[in-house]
Amino acid sequence: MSATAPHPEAAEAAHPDAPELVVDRLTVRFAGLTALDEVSLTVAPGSLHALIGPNGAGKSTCFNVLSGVYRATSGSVRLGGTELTSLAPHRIAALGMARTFQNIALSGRLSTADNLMLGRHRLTRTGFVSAGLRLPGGRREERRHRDRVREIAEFVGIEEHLATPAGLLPYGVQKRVELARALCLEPRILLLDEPVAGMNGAERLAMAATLRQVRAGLGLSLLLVEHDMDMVARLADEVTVLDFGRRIASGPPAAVQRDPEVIRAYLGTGGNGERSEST
Ligand SMILES: Nc1ncnc2c1ncn2[C@@H]1O[C@H](COP(=O)(O)OP(=O)(O)OP(=O)(O)O)[C@@H](O)[C@H]1O
Repeated sequence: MSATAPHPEAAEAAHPDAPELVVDRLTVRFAGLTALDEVSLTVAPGSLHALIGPNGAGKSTCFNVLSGVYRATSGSVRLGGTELTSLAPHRIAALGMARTFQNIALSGRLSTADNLMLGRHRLTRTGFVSAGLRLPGGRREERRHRDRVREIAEFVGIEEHLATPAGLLPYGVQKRVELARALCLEPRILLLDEPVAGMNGAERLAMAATLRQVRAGLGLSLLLVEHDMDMVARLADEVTVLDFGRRIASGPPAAVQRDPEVIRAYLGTGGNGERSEST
């Protein structure tokens, strides 16, 4: 595969702790089906890497292995040198990997602020129980976390919604709350599963601007699954294309979009990766 040189802007902004993520010959089999077949990719520190491919290509399976939800059949995933394939999801999160989901997974009845506080749970020392019991150490710690939640909400542009139950917010804002909640984990690498799915044109552009800001301002590495090729071309330094579990191309977006195998894989999908019934 091609070497993943960080985007110049990314290299400048890369967080000193941003680790390299190296996926090496990752294979996942479900009974008779090979969902991932020796897939390799590298997310360079501080870069934005997009994982694309038609329906059923193996993108979600890859995310699920990276975040510890699925077990790999073979191959390895290393984050800054630490092997992740045998670790449980909470251990992987503790190493600084956060993710968002394709379908919104917020607590609709809780306020935005409380949803974000749940995102900080892993970082609490005394735990919110002692805060609830009004112990002084717990109260101080809770205040510190609430301040950080406000900062992250401002960064993502949702501070005016902090007191609102998340379920009452428009869809596009809920996607931002999800992003903010993942950032509340203070990750070093962020996995985003279709961050603009279901958004209108203006919301997509606004989210693209926010993601650029997240990368530049926080110096994180980002790996995103995305169907919207415009979004990928606009944002990604490097793209990996999967089809039927195999990596069929990788490289900068412009080169990947011209790749004959990629064009062939996307034919019959209307260009958006959605395979029709007959394909
Ligand atoms: N838990 C599972 N058990 C059995 N098969 C699975 C499981 N998860 C995924 N698969 C199969 O693995 C293949 C890859 O699926 P996956 O969801 O990873 O693709 P995808 O690229 O994310 O697709 P989409 O764009 O539709 O989300 C598919 O054939 C799918 O049916």
